Amino acid sequence: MGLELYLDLLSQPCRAVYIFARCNNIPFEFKRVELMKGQHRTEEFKKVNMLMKVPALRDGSFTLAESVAILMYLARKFKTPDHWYPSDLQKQARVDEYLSWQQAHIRGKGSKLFLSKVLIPLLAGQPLPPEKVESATEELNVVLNQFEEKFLQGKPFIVGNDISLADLVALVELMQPVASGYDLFEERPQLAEWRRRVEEAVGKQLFQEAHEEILNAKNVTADKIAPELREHFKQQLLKQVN
Ligand SMILES: N[C@@H](CCC(=O)N[C@@H](CS)C(=O)NCC(=O)O)C(=O)O
Repeated sequence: MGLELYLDLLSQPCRAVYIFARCNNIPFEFKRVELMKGQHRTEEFKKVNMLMKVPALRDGSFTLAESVAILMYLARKFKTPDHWYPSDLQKQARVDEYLSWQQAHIRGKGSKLFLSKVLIPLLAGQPLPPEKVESATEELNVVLNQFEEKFLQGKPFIVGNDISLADLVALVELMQPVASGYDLFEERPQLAEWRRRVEEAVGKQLFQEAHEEILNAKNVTADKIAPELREHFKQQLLKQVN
């Protein structure tokens, strides 16, 4: 059995894994796990990832969860170009620094805005109060300022002149608020330039293909979500924005 990647491209960490594998010509079987249909909660998927989250990887009898671990596994196993996860001690530490920070910050706040503007209204049948959306937007802007000042500092990429896993992970997360209709790049020329460089480095076509579904998420209707899961999802997501 070859390498299998369990993915739903609506999910940011899945898109990072997908783009990384495709852009490095890593051979894999795309195993689609549709979150909206609850396919991540099946007994079959639990054998791959008992945490019931995507992305997940199976390589023979070896299974792995967590996008960062999966990206590093792929980088090491397929010996991808060094810039992705540099062997230089301090450059590597810069990538680690961003990947450690981003989970609660860019990921947390970007997701929160997407949930507040798209998924929760879809499940609840009505928009969230505007003050909730405003406060989620403000929280996102705090971490965007930190991202620009601490991590980018006007450099072409997070670790200087070359793209690394940190840039890819960051950009797929920032596309989530964009998909909710909040174009954060409009008012941030430094970020817009960085986005252009990251897209070019991975290939514009691949980047667009990976983001097609999420960029259409605003048009999804509630009937796409398995009826027995709607209430469960709603409660789970409300906890994340309250
Ligand atoms: N820290 C994990 C997060 C994975 C994650 O939260 N995946 C979401 C999609 S973005 C998921 O599978 N959610 C399903 C659920 O929580 O029920 C990673 O980086 O892989």
